[in-house]
Amino acid sequence: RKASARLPPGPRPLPLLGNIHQLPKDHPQMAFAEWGKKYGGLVHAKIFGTSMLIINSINVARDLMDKRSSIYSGRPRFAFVAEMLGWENGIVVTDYNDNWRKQRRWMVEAFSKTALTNIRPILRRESCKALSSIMNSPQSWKEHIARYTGSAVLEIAYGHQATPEDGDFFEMSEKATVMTAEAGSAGGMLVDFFPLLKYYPLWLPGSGFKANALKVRSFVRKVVEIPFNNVKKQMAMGTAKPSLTTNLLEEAYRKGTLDEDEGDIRDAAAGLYGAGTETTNATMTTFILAMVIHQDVFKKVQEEIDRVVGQDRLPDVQDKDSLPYFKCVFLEVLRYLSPVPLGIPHKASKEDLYQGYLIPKDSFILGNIWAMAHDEETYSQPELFLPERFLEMDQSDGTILDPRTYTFGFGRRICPGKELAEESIFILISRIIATMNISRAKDEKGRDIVPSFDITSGLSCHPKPFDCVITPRSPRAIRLISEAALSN
Ligand code: HEM
Repeated sequence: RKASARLPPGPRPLPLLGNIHQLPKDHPQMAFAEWGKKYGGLVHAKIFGTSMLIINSINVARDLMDKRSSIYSGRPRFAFVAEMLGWENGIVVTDYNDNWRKQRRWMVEAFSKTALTNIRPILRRESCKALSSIMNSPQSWKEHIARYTGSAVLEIAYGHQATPEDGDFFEMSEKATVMTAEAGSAGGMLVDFFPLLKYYPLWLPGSGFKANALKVRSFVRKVVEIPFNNVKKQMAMGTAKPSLTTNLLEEAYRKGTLDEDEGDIRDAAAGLYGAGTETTNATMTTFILAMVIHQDVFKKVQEEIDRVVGQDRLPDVQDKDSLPYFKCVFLEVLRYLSPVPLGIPHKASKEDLYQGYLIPKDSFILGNIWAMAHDEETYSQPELFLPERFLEMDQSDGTILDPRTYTFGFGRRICPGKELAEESIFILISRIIATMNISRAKDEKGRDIVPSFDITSGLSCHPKPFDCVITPRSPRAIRLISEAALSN
């Protein structure tokens, strides 16, 4: 059957180059979704000599990446992000092998239910700091949100409790992660498919991608090495605080595997920073943007928090299940943005046959999460931001697809930080909404500025800068924030 099988349908390739001329520079997820309308849930394209399979349908994604996960859990060679930008050997880019299995086990333990209980106090404390910073300098709200996420991941990974002196480190890591996310667009994809481009001379025209990669690389290497080396020094002096890194280094020392594991521990910890911060920040920034655009939704979700939590304390994890409308807004934010729109590519580690089509060995497999989130058959009027669509989800027992079932990827590679992401977003955003008013900025004539939903393009996406006004909603809220900041 394999001999007679055809490749899945897709746009016609040119000899040698394949479909490279049809690869859009920006927001490829949207163009790939259009291909899906023409060719179906599984689209084949060729980039140079390599097959790229774009999965636009949730059912195909489940059939291949969930049900046949022994074939579809590998990663292709990431010549751009791993080799050029310097995110080498970490769990995110490692192929499906023993090294990945080891790092994956570390991650699953790091974000188990028990571990999350230990992480909660960090999120509570850092969210109070963030609220206080937003209250004092609301124009920098985005930086305060990013600092919240960065501080939490830094403490989980390295046990380091962030101080104002860490500003330079955060700025550098923010640059490393944001630039990585943006750099992973079309140019990066080309290097992955044609790794020889790595050697493209800097003096030739069109070498901008390489110059940019070298700049990002210097930041990435510092983000990978500085906090890890600090932990090692602190361990030697006996002053290290417990963290993922100290636990793993101690375990490796006990087992006598320190030499072989040390590099993996360093890269796995750094991978958390790379994978966990930009995605979570993008979701929280989109939440704020959605509240600015849809002021009626903001009022409704604030009323719900007032009703359930009151105004004398901050919302906390135990309130999550009592806030069904907040949950709907969160799900709609995830769906609308799709923070990692094309997922992280998987690889077919051997030739396969699916619905009569041939899937060549070593094909790049892209799960088009954005297309699944914007599929008209799954969600009516997917172009509209309508949190109410998910009220139905609970009532009709799953007839509306929960975006959490695909936004975090598929199969054995599914995001290990998804519960942490959801919890950290809940804690900070619910607390902002409980204590602040989020409103529209005014133009010079006093009219509302309604921002549009413009997002960046890349491996992970976030909203482009927009105007808004965030202010404490009452003297009572100011008191609550100040007391919470002092007691944490
Ligand atoms: C809203 C926030 C987040 C989103 C949308 C997101 C999404 C994703 C996606 C789509 C993947 C690829 C899965 C696949 O290959 O099928 C992934 C992988 C990963 N994520 Fe997340 N993520 C988020 C937050 C986090 C957080 C907070 C952490 C940890 C601090 C994290 C750690 C990871 C790691 C380590 C991987 C690689 C897993 C592997 O290759 O085995 N993520 N994430």
